Amino acid sequence: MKLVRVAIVGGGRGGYSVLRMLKEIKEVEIVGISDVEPEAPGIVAAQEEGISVTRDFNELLSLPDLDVIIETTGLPEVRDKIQQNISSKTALMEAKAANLIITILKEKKEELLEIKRVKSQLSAILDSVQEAIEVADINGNIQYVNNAFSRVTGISEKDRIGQNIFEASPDGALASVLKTGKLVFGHRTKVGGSNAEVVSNAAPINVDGIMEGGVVVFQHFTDVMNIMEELKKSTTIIESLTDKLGQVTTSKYTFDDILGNSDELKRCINLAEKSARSNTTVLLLGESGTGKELFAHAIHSSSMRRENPFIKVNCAAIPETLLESEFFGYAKGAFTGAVKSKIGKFELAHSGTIFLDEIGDMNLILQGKLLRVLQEMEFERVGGNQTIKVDVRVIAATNRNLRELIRQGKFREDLFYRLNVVEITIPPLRVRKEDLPVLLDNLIVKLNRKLGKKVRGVSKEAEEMLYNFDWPGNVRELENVIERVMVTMDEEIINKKNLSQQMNQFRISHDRDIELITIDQMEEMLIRKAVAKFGNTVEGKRRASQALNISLATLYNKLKRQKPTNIKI
Ligand SMILES: Nc1ncnc2c1ncn2[C@@H]1O[C@H](COP(=O)(O)OP(=O)(O)OP(=O)(O)O)[C@@H](O)[C@H]1O
Repeated sequence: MKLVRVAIVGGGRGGYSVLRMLKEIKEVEIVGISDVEPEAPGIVAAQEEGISVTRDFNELLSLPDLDVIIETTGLPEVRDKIQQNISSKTALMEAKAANLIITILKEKKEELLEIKRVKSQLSAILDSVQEAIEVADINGNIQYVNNAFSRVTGISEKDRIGQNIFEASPDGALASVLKTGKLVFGHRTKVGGSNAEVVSNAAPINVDGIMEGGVVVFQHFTDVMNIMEELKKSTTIIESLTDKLGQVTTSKYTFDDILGNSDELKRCINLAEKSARSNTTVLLLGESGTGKELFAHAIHSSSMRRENPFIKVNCAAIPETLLESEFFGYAKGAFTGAVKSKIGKFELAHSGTIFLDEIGDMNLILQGKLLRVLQEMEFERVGGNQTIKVDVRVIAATNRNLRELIRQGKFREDLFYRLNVVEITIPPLRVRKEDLPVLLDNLIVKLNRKLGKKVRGVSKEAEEMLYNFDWPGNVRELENVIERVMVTMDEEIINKKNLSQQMNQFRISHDRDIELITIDQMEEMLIRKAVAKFGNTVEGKRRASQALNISLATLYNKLKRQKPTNIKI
């Protein structure tokens, strides 16, 4: 490249600064500098740099091939003299103009350097991505391809750049975006000039709102399919984990929550505490509402498995047809509607405890399957062929007389003996009425908090009434009665009147004659009694309907027809 030959007139401060700035420009050659003063800073600096110096500026004018002469003295006579003698090929420039041009040139140079730096960073980034990238200008001239482009298509950079996209890949996403100016998503095509089948997205490149070209990003179709497959697998794992998380629970109660000072109850607690330390199967027997579930929670909470899941299965609440899949889960496609596999309760309870409530209500076929799991601790999901091994501690409970059920052929004897390693029979409340005060005190505290009341206790007469009642629904019934009483009363002490209002209507004494009432009244009374006994929950109503030997729907209809009371329907 031909250098621009420049001479400087004046070696003072102005000339010196022009000299310094010009020295930094590669494209310029300083051919001479003049000043009458040999000690002028510009002259001294020029000598150090090996640039020729002179006292007479006229000598500079005669230098061969001089392109520019810069006048820095500011003296009009000097400028006039130069103008008169300057060759037609040389341009005269004043110091101010020269400074301005030099500054602009320097800035441009820095900008160019910055662009170079960004360009090399960008190309390192674009070359490291997995997706192929191709850029074309508005006329379709291909200007850039990254490394992945050559990997995916097998076309080298030098063979592609310079080609026109409308000829190379006329049906591709990039040609489309250049024609329409619109974004393209998920365009499946073969890259022109190669056999690669790809899925691409393309977008226009706009500069200051004007479209100047386009960019396409694409991947091999098989890569996309592999990613989709991976995604599907991850989604299935996430779904099953979410499913599992939603179902896994841990125990809510400990032995501290079991209240009562009677010897009968203490014996039960003692036995349960001992069994909690081992891994043995426990069978909890006792009437409804005596606290069997409470005991199951407490045993788990005191066992080595306390940090692991506590899974409850109510064998009576699940329809027989679903019980097996509830227990063991099912494989995808096991039956119509099984669009994904499902984890069963035994698998959920792995390393923890499974609480099989109402075990006496399980059908014989499932009893056989349960026996196998208890013996071998392994099973297959419904419709699956993979054997799943688990480590689960079993606690079972029922209010039914299992021995009687065995006699009737409704319960497998071998299963009974499997479950009955430790048998704990929780006595009904009517045989341990000394537990009433502590249960009552605790209930009042709990209900005061729940209902925002300030009840302080029970009157002597009311206490007597509670003692004389035989509590067929046990502690659950006591809880229901006291809650109903506290909801309706305004006093601070529960008295006989409050209690009798709530208890009389549910009470049928076996010891006294029943006053004659209508059949409708009798039905209403029995329904209320059953709901009071089993609880005003869906599950309570379901069990009440079983006890009354009517369908759940009939029970709901009858409850709806009754006059409003404290029992919510
Ligand atoms: N000793 C007790 N101390 C404190 N609360 C108790 C006690 N026994 C039972 N309860 C309470 O009585 C209610 C019924 O108890 P739980 O559900 O454990 O009875 P269950 O014997 O499992 O009943 P079911 O056979 O109907 O399932 C629960 O609210 C429970 O907390």
